[in-house]
Amino acid sequence: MGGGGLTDQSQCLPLHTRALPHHTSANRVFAVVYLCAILALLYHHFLALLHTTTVVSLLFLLADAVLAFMWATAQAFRMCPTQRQVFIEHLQHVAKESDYPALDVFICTADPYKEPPISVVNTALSVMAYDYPTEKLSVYVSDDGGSQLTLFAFMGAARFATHWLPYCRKNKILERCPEAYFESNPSSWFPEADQIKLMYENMRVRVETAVKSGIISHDYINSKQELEAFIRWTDGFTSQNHPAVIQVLLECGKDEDVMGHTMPNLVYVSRGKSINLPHNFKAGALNALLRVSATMTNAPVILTLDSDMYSNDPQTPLRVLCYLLDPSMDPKLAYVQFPQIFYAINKNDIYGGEARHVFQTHPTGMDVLKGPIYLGTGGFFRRKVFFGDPSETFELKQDHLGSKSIKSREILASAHHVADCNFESQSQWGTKMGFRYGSLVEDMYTSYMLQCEGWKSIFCHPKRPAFLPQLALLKPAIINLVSFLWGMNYYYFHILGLGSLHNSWFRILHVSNPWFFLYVFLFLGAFTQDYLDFILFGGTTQNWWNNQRAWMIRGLTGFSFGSVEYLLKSLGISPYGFNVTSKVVDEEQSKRYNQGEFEFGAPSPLFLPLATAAILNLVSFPIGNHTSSQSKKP
Ligand SMILES: O=c1ccn([C@@H]2O[C@H](COP(=O)(O)OP(=O)(O)O[C@H]3O[C@H](CO)[C@@H](O)[C@H](O)[C@H]3O)[C@@H](O)[C@H]2O)c(=O)[nH]1
Ligand SMILES: [Mn+2]
Repeated sequence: MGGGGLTDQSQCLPLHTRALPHHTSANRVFAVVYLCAILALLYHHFLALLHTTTVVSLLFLLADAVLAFMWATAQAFRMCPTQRQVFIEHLQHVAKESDYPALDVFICTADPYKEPPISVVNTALSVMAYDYPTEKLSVYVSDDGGSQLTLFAFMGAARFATHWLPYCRKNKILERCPEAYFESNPSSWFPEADQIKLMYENMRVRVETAVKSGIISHDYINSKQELEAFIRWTDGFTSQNHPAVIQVLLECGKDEDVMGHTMPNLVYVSRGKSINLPHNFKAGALNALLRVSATMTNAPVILTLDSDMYSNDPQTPLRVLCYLLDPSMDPKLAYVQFPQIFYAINKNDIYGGEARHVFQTHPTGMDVLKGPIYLGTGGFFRRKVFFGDPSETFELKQDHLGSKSIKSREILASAHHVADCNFESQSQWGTKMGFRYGSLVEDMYTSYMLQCEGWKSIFCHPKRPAFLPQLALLKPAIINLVSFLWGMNYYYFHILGLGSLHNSWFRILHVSNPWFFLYVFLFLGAFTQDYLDFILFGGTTQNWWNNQRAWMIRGLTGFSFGSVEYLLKSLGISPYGFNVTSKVVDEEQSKRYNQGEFEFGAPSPLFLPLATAAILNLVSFPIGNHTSSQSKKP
């Protein structure tokens, strides 16, 4: 495993270790027992079918076969889960700070009204303040909304950062997202804290006022250069149709913080768009950033983040280096994925929004197989994985960058060129290169394609969450199914949509039937195992219960709607689209949420199947009881 390196000492000091959780063998044994029970059940159905073929017996066989298949796919997660640990303190034996690879961070935003610019600014500030050599750090913001408001917000952020970064460094602040830091009411308050807080509040109010009024006050624009940036928003400029806008807001080696230390690069990018050309949503935005960053910094390591996610641990890139710089590491390692962990979830997680299975349990189970899927955010990639399979020797060309300023006319010209909406026409972007197109879940699809090429990944799940995303309230959890299958793990995600089918079958069988007890075993066994899994990952009973409820609701609503939507799209009946989730917090709604109240306020067709099923269950319960008590009479 880990270790190896420059000095003799490093031979015995591992950079990382991995272990099998204790309960794995119990899970394996249980899987065998459970498999036998399923086989017995299918055999029973089969016999029944030979005896008398009715529609009901056929349906039973079909339903249980689907269930059995779902069960089998879910077992892949349980066979060899992995718990990893890294040792940042051993990194010094392997590499000097000056040998660390450069890191380009990509942050995506798409709509200033659904994704408040101040929250994107917080995302950026939290990573700009990473404990990483500043001259090796660059942050690129992709604005698919093509909004002056976002650019304006980032101009303020660039100025605030010159105070925030040295403040964090000097006082060794752990919480480097300003909003989270000031909200947490830090116990140790430093002398400059009040002043910094005031600066932050001023910036926040300015940005929020601008978003509300739609007017950008020129009083807060400091330089002629900044003012000129807005000239590009001409009359015909819309979010769907405009030329590329790239603005370097901070340049490493030129811009300094208030202590005289250099700042990291901060670049605003709004790729060119045309209503006549597909823009391929987030995957398209990320690919534009891949190319723009290549003309400026071309860092060998890339981190992608969504606008609702912030860094919660400044040492995260060092954790990643424990894998990337390990000389004995598999050269096929493509990316290191961190879980999505939500903050501000109410105590019992009433909507089951935490999605522990998807973001924590499953990636842990996939880790040693070929690695976890890419979760769309919180993934550190090697740049080269986007340009070929592991056997190809990709050379990261750095010489064209030379010592030229990223603000030089030459570099800006090539950056604008590669961000143009026509650049990808007739190219391999999205098919062989970059993030892959053709699926709305570009994350899962891209990692699936990369793993097909032979790349691998690692799941890094430190105790202190590396990143925290905001939970979108009332988000219909529509899962769009991708049309390719990848081993059992990917099968599992594909048939998630079928989950809606299975819940009702159990209720049809009579207690008098001895096979009923097999059902009881299968049913309770699965639930108990799921429950134990949940508790082992730190959940509570109440959370688990709410999760089960949410799973039922999603099966009937999001998953089945998603499956229908996918079908319509595949047949070309409905168009392909992506709705950006709104991250705007409604005070009233969030108050109700924190009190644990269910929200039924939003009108949605999703409630139709839900209400129907509830009524049907309500009605069939007394009827079922009535008929079974009648049938017991001689
Ligand atoms: O045309 C677009 C659409 C979206 N986005 C960005 O994509 C991110 C994710 O969008 P969001 O509306 O938050 O979607 P979610 O459903 O919450 O996203 C989940 O699912 C997506 C698709 O699988 C993943 O990309 C995300 O990382 C994952 O959090 C956001 O930062 C958006 O700004 C763009 O940049 N351009
Ligand atoms: Mn999101």
